[in-house]
Amino acid sequence: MKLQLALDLVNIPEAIELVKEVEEYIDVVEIGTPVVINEGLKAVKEVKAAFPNLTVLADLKIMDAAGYEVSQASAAGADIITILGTAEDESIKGAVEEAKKQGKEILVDMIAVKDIAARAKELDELGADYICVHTGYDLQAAGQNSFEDLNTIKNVVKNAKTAIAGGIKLETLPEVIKQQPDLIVVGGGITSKEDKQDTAREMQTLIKQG
Ligand SMILES: O=C(CO)[C@H](O)[C@H](O)COP(=O)(O)O
Repeated sequence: MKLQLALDLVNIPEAIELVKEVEEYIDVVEIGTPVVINEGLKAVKEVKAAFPNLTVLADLKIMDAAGYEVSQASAAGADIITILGTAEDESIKGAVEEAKKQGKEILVDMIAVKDIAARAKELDELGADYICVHTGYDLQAAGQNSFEDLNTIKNVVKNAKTAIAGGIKLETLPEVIKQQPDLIVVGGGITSKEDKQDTAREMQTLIKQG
């Protein structure tokens, strides 16, 4: 199990400062969709240059023109690029093919997918590297989480790694760990804390204890 820090509400210098604080306790740093909207792929490039040993995920949430967008994010230094599970199969295939060519990985975000089990099975067959259940901010505000969906994909996925994102906090982490996803994504659960380093350290300890 690996820990991914999601950076959503920062600019590039703030992102770099934040990662410096928690670098030794995380495995993957996510350049979140709002950061990419505000700063472009320059954010991916600068964070990768600052932390060459960390895996960098570009949360592009691709919906179309997937091969091209994966190639651009790869050129900027992203190691993992996200596409939406609701995208057309042709787009998923394009993303997977381009990522393979570039030696990168594709994480499929299941946000807004209605039939999680059926789509996860298809995405697994289409060659996704990760399938990630995700409760976005708008449904988190309505009190939802993705813990059950994680169980659903764990039961159908044969090849892809599994991941979970959306509102995970130190208090809810043990429930997530019980289901043993390959990747646990935490944004506000670390970035909103006064002591980000302590929180990331405690999360890493729990994850290592498995
Ligand atoms: O992709 C995202 C929102 O669409 C976030 O990066 C993801 O939900 C993780 O952040 P948080 O832990 O704060 O929910």
